[in-house]
Amino acid sequence: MTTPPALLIAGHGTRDDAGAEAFRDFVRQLGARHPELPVAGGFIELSPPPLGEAVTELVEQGVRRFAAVPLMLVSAGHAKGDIPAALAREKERHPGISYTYGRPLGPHPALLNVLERRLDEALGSAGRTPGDRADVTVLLVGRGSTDPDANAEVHKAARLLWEGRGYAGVETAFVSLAAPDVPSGLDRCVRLGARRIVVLPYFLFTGILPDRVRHQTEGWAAAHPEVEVLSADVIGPEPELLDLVWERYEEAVKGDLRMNCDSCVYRIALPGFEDKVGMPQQPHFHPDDDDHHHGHGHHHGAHSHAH
Ligand SMILES: C[C@@]1(CC(=O)O)c2cc3[nH]c(cc4nc(cc5[nH]c(cc(n2)[C@H]1CCC(=O)O)[C@@](C)(CC(=O)O)[C@@H]5CCC(=O)O)C(CC(=O)O)=C4CCC(=O)O)c(CCC(=O)O)c3CC(=O)O
Ligand SMILES: [Co+2]
Repeated sequence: MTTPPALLIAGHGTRDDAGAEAFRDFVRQLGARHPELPVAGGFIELSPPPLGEAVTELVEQGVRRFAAVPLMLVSAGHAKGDIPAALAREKERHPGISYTYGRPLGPHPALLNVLERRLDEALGSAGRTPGDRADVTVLLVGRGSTDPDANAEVHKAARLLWEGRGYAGVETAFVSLAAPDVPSGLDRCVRLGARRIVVLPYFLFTGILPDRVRHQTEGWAAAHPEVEVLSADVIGPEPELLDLVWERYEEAVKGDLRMNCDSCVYRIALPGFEDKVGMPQQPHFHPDDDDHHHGHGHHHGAHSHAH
């Protein structure tokens, strides 16, 4: 009998302790669900443990083969560049290991179902009937990226969330790095005739950025008392998310990878992004990586971000 490859989860990392703990707890839940294989998780930046430490943890348990799944909603810089580069570095550090790499999570129907539940919770008794939903405009707020394809994935999620669910509309906004921002997104909803808006964060766990979404929403709502504005919760460590990670693991193990590279900025010359075609990918420096020297916080020695 051959043992199945271990599962390595790559998370983003956050200065928000509750957000980091939510990830670590999620990894523990995955491990408890799958006692037949070693499961470990690490972050690419900001929070302990770094991804490299999680790989070492697996290697110390005797693991030689693993499948890595990025706990990311979209295919942007982290999933396309930093994580693959970090894994390549770990392979050099631990000769003899091999791995396959899974794809990001969204927009998957399982996630859309959780988002719908978050909307129902935010609306409470005001969202029970199809008639209520016809009154509701949703503003789905993504993280935003300098990668146009990643931003388009958020639009795709918004469109899929709208299809067949009866909301007046599902509009899109981004926390930073992409337009429109949250206040502009809310303005756009109003121009489309919205009277009741639910701001729905397209984020996995609590953190600095989802807090910012809520804060900006409350600020905008205070300035627009004529519009009813509600805030919904993040996706969170739901059973659907555990199932979805497992699906990505199995895809990665079986080699049945359905990565959508059609409009990848690193493969196709998109207008204004021609310089990215063929660009080499480099790992993100994690402050806790032992071969990297920083006195403080979040630093990006490995690449420059054009903001
Ligand atoms: C608060 C902050 C950290 C801080 O400095 O404290 C933070 C926090 C978080 N980001 C998260 C997610 C993503 N971050 C990116 C990308 C970038 N994020 C960056 C900065 C910051 N990110 C700081 C705020 C700076 C600001 O004000 O804008 C950039 C600029 C620099 C860098 O990280 O290299 C880089 C731009 C790359 C570019 O140029 O395009 C992508 C897209 C991608 O993959 O590239 C995803 C989606 C991943 C997915 O797909 O899910 C999550 C998890 C959310 C969740 O749970 O879902 C948290 C946690 C939280 O919110 O706390
Ligand atoms: Co970073």
